[in-house]
Amino acid sequence: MYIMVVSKLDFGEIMQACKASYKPFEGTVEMTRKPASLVDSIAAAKKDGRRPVIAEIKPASPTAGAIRTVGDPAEIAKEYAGAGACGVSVLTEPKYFGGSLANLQSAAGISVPVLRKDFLFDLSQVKESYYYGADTLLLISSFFSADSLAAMIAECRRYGMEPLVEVHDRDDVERSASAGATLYAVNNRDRHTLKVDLRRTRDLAPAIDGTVVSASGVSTVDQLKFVLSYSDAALVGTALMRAERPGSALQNLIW
Ligand SMILES: O=P(O)(O)OC[C@@H](O)[C@@H](O)c1c[nH]c2ccccc12
Repeated sequence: MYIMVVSKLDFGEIMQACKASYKPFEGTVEMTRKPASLVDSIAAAKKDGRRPVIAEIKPASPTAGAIRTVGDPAEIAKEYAGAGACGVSVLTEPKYFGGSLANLQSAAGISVPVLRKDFLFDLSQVKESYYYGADTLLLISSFFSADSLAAMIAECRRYGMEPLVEVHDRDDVERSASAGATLYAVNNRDRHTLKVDLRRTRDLAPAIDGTVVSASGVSTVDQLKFVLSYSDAALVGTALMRAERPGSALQNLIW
């Protein structure tokens, strides 16, 4: 008798799909733009009494399905910046998150750093991110060896970007540290079950030497205060994208 295991969608499967549909970026890039620093922007927010929040443009997700139709990403990005965001994160993964490089390009160039959020794995995607206006990008630590992560980080720095390295457990933290990461995202969402637990920030942040962003699952001021008592900034997506007015919802969180 065979028992059939129905596979659940997890980060590994999303990455596999991204690799399968990958087309290497072949554009030419002149390195004339100096990306803005997310770390500096987090520090500036703290200094003038804003809760440091990176606000995300996320049209859909594997757990929530369709979240919001993003007509004009530039408009939302400006709203976020105007509300006091210390950064704007833009999903570019199309299949599961409804994102695009066009969204990134349209949101880029605002007054705060813009983060490219995707399942990246290839060195050429660093250049691509720079080309489309990103100030920095997300690297999910568990998909890399220490060596390949170090190579990605070095490539980011060549473009003047300090990548946000996502960690889920202590192994990730160790591997990322030995690869030289300085800016970390603790994802409160489990990469296998996709369930959120904010206590992950509490448990993992003390093991990290660097700037820590707590990502996922924050929707109330109390939750934000909880994660910020262990981290330097929080990354909020769904709660803002679901709000009637994302900018006002963000303002209520920040001040
Ligand atoms: O919508 P939320 O729960 O506020 O989460 C935002 C962000 O943390 C989440 O989009 C995210 C964190 N790490 C990722 C990696 C890939 C794609 C998406 C993510």
